[in-house]
Amino acid sequence: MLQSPFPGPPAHQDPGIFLKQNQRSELRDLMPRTLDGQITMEKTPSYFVTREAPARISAMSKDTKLIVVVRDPVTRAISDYTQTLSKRPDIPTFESLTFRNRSAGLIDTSWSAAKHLGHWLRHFPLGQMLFVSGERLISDPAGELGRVQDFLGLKRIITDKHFYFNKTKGFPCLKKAEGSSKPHCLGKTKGRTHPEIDREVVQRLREFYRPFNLKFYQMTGHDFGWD
Ligand SMILES: Nc1ncnc2c1ncn2[C@@H]1O[C@H](COP(=O)(O)OS(=O)(=O)O)[C@@H](OP(=O)(O)O)[C@H]1O
Repeated sequence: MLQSPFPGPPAHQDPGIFLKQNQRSELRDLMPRTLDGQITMEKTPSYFVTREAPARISAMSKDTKLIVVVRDPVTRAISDYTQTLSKRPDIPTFESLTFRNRSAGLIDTSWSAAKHLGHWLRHFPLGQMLFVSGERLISDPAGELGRVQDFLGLKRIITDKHFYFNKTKGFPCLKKAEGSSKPHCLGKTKGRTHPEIDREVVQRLREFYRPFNLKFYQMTGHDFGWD
């Protein structure tokens, strides 16, 4: 799942490593050991915005490498809204949810990427974190996965030749799924059509996020080109 740098409250909390002590030891017993030459990976989008996550993950292993997939916060917000709308068609419009009080022009500022990243940087050096661009995962999946493979110290096995662009879906797909000779695209929930949002609202959101984006670029040392 792609994690927005400026997500709202996570739609679903994955318990992940946030387990009680006895559950943790059960999990340890259930999890196969990582053998030499193997890498254990775990993905939970809500970790990025969970206050306790950096300290707990660092206590588990200081050497953990962290990969964060980020995306233009405005598109991310609309994508999140689209997902909620698909489950609860009766929710208010994006426009009315965006502003706490639209006439006063107040935007919900209770979260920001820079703030969350700051929490992580107290426990992990920046070099142990990789920020993957959600936009480039679509426009250049092999390039972005090349960065991931380098970051993990892996040989670049996944390259351009593994992908083709499916115009109908608007997404890259794998030419062959693992263990199969058939192409494989992401599921139905990826690449859903977003609702049309009032241009003025989008514009105001863009203006709102600009300074946060710049701060995020500075902190990560990477311009994601959202502005
Ligand atoms: N691999 C990959 N590459 C590019 N983009 C991706 C990828 N995986 C997920 N996405 C996009 O992320 C948005 C949220 O998807 P999620 O995976 O969180 O959906 S879900 O919560 O699991 O239903 C959703 O964005 P939109 O489709 O624009 O709404 C997904 O399409």
